[in-house]
Amino acid sequence: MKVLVAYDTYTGTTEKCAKILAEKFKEARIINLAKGYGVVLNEYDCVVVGSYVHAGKISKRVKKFCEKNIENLRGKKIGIFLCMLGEEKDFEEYVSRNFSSQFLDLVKAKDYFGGELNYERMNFVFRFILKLIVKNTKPKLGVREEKIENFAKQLMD
Ligand SMILES: Cc1cc2nc3c(=O)[nH]c(=O)nc-3n(C[C@H](O)[C@H](O)[C@H](O)COP(=O)(O)O)c2cc1C
Repeated sequence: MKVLVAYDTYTGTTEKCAKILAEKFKEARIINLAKGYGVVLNEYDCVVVGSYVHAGKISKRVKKFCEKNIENLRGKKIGIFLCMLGEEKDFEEYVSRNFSSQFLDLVKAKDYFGGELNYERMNFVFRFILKLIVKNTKPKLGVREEKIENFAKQLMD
């Protein structure tokens, strides 16, 4: 099975997860949507999109990629993963808020892989906001490797 993992990252966590995920498959290509993509989707049996979440919203590039390619994605195994600090309930809300129901109908696997706080890669405002949020909500930090493993298995079935 040929797999494409298309992602967008702000501080590097989504990229890290895209790489861990891609390693689970024999034939996988990774593309960073911020760097443009000259990619022929017909070549792939499975397409996974990965994004960070900022204030409840996924990356605009990921959103655009899903909307623009919806017709070419039909008939393929589709996966969505998000890197975020929230948990299951937030994840379900972000998914329904950010992806169209037509796109969600195509999805075989979806999950969140956890989130990190790479303050050194954030601008001053984001760093300030995130420190406040973390102080108040004390989220569980870190990439959930077991979720990535399960996600890959679902797509291989
Ligand atoms: C400005 C900003 C806003 C964020 N908003 C949310 C949010 O609404 N919900 C959430 O679960 N995580 C939120 N996060 C956490 C990120 O999604 C998390 O740190 C993720 O790992 C970032 O992925 P990246 O390193 O690929 O950018 C936010 C992070 C930043 C910097």
